[in-house]
This record gives sequence, structure tokens and C-alpha cells, in this order.
Amino acid sequence: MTGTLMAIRDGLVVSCQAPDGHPLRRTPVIALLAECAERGGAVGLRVNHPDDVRAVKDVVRLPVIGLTKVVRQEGRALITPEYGLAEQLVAAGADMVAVEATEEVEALYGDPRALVTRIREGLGVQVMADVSTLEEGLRAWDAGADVVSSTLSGYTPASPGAGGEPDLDLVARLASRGVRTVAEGRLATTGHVTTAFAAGAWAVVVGGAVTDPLAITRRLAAATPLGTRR
Ligand SMILES: CC(=O)N[C@H](C=O)[C@@H](O)[C@H](O)[C@H](O)COP(=O)(O)O
Repeated sequence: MTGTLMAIRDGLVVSCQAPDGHPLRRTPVIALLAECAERGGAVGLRVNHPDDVRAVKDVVRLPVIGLTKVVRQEGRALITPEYGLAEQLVAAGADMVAVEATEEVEALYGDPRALVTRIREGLGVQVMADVSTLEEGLRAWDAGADVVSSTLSGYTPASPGAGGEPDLDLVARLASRGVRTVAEGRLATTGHVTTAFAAGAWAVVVGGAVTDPLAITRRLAAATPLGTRR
């Protein structure tokens, strides 16, 4: 095994993203977040959209897991549901591509396992399959995904939210079935990180807890006497 998978093994990947409408939603800002992550000891980055991938690759040497979120009128955004999007990410310099392998995406775009195979073979990059349940993870792994990530647990109808906590139980269940598994989604403390690795994680991905000062401020402000009275 080579490439990005080996580079991120046992390490921290920082997801450098900001949604539309967020004050940090500017490509140069995303590149600055990536630089902070690199200096802080991250071993990889997760970046949304070819423009941001290109800007980040210009300033850091870390491997980049690229994805493109497809925003829908209703419901959450889907993660790289089409081959053309993966092609653009790789052209922009992505070292690995993250695609969603959920029941939801299957209903709208067809079997994500075919997409996993097509990207691996057609673009020659490793694929991270973002899933929300054990079944989705096992299917993606059987289809040849290089690594499966718990990214979407808590965000699909098939996976009720875990009360704001990361779904490390899913990580443990996938890992115990021999699936190379990344712990991602709502990791916010060093305890989450160590528990994830104890559960068998290959790597961890942390986003908002590192890169979202708006959310961090909201959380801390809510704990003040003023915040609790609101
Ligand atoms: C659900 C979804 O679309 N997750 C996205 C996937 O790329 C990102 O918005 C998250 O920031 C990322 O998964 C890291 O998670 P957290 O920010 O909770 O550490």
C-alpha cells in the first residue's frame, strides 16, 4: 500500500472547509487554514471544490483528499456523486477523492460502488468512501474503496444523530470487520482522537473543531450565564 493512505496512517487529517455564507468562505482563507494545519502537525487535508484544492496545493506539501459538495434545494449536500466532479478534483491536484457511498446517494445517482471502481481505475487515485452505517461501509469496502470514513453518520435518515458526539461505535464495528476506517464527524477533543485509534481507526479527520471559530464561539458563549439565559 502506498500514497496518501500510508501518508495519513495513524495521523490527523484536517478538513479545511467553510460553507457558503460563512465569514471564512474564501479560497485564500481556506489556504491559510491549510497552512496552519500543516504547521500544527496534520498529515493530510480534506478540501471541498477544485478551486480550494488548487489553492491549498499551491501552499502546502501535504496530501489532499478532495471532494465536491453538491448542494441540493432540500436536504444536506451530497459528496462527489459524479465521475466528472472527481475528474475536476484530480485535475486540480487532489491526491485522493472522497465520494459518498450512502443509500441516499444511490437513490439519486445510482450505485456508488460503480463510481468507486471507475474513479480508481479511470483516474488512478485512491478513494475514500463516506458512509453513515455499517452496511454502507461494508458494501463500499467490498467494492474496493481504499478507506471508509464515518463522515456521514448522523446526517442520513438511516443514521440518527449521536447527540453531537462522534460515532466511534461505527468506527469500532467497521474496524472489527477488517475495514480500513477513518473516524470523521464531530471529533472535537483529544479524548475523541485517542478513543478513535483505540477503536481501530486508520486515521482521524477533524474539521470544525479546528477550522470553525464561529461554531467554537457559539458553543462557548452558550455555556456562559448570558448564553444559558438566551
Ligand atoms: C456531513 C458533511 O458533509 N461533512 C463534511 C465532509 O466533508 C464536512 O462538512 C465536515 O466538516 C467534515 O466531515 C469533518 O467533520 P467535522 O467538521 O464534524 O469535524
